[in-house]
Amino acid sequence: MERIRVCVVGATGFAGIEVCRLVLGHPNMELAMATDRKEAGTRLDAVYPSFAGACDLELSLPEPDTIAQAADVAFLAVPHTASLALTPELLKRGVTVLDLSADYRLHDPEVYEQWYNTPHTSPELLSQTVYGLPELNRKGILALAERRAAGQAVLVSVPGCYPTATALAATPALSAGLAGSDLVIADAISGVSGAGRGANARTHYCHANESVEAYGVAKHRHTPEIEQTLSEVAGRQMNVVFTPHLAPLTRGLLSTVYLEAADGVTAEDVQAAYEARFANEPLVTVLPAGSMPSTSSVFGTARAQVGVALDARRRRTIIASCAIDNLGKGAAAQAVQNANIVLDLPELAGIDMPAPLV
Ligand SMILES: NC(=O)C1=CN([C@@H]2O[C@H](COP(=O)(O)OP(=O)(O)OC[C@H]3O[C@@H](n4cnc5c(N)ncnc54)[C@H](OP(=O)(O)O)[C@@H]3O)[C@@H](O)[C@H]2O)C=CC1
Ligand SMILES: CC(=O)N[C@@H](CCC(=O)OP(=O)(O)O)C(=O)O
Repeated sequence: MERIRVCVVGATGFAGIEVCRLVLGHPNMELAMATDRKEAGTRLDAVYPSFAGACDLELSLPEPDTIAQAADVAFLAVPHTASLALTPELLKRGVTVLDLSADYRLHDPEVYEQWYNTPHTSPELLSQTVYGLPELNRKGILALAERRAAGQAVLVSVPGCYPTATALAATPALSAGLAGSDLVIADAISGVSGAGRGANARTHYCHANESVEAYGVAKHRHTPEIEQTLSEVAGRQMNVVFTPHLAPLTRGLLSTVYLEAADGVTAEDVQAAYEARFANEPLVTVLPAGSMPSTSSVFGTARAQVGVALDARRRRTIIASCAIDNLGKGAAAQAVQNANIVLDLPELAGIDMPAPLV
């Protein structure tokens, strides 16, 4: 079978280089093009020496015509609003787009404008895209595969890292009707690569090392994305209080959610609901009762591990924790998982490895 030609836009970014790494090891894909504006003309392995011997590509400018000539599929690992400019240009040239930015995740363009402080310039695409969390939305992604098989370029909006882990942690409780209120509290911790390659005062080693801090408190832009997803799962408006934290890890993300338990819910009910919900999801492991996940167990992978408990002392509370790799299931590996589905390839092709020892 001929390899599918792939372009990674934003290839020198942390999410982009992880997509490149996965595509280079993918049995059905070929890394045909990698773009970067600042480093155009430089070899990718000059920016990332670990790619020496594995990739001799020279970085190109992200020009839609050039991308469309070189590739059938484009992963956009670029900041939000950058994708707004590129995506319509690539789709109309017949290129299928996996967008890792937030630009097409929110169904309501007004909510996007409110949280991203910029008007949405291609709202007509929002009804054509699908939110690419396969464990929640595989049917919608498969529908895109049918449209692509019929010759149409399609767009998958790949979820953010925090929304991915938080949705996987909360979904079984909500879909099983175990939550007694509309409030979900989510506390999450991310490694520094979540902030991207451009270090700043918050993410510079000397500030991030040996320190943990909450940020974006009561205003993080992932709040509406998480609320949108959990409300769809619950079938009613859910209200989310989301607090991210930065930890001195290169990569790794843990999201712990708290939901008031409905009357009569037992610890056994909760464990059974989580195990049943993800029983047929090879990338999601529900740990045995009493166990909680660690980010090292999913480092560098597309995998997620979930642990759940019931605190029955006073305000009976379901507590669930999900560990992912922010660049893996939180970004690049999930993007490849979506691409596999849309391209009618085995869903885990190129991404089913377990974590290495960190
Ligand atoms: N880091 C993470 O853990 C996660 C990131 N994401 C999302 O993935 C995307 C990339 O994130 P990340 O890799 O961390 O970011 P980085 O800042 O590390 O990389 C961004 C990349 O995009 C390129 N770029 C920037 N602006 C443009 C533009 N206008 N047109 C084309 N290319 C552009 C940059 O290179 P140059 O400017 O030279 O072209 C760079 O290669 C973001 O939307 C982010 O929110 C999603 C989930 C997790
Ligand atoms: C540690 C850190 O800074 N993390 C980033 C999350 C990156 C991400 O997932 O952003 P997208 O929604 O654009 O994909 C943040 O909090 O903004």
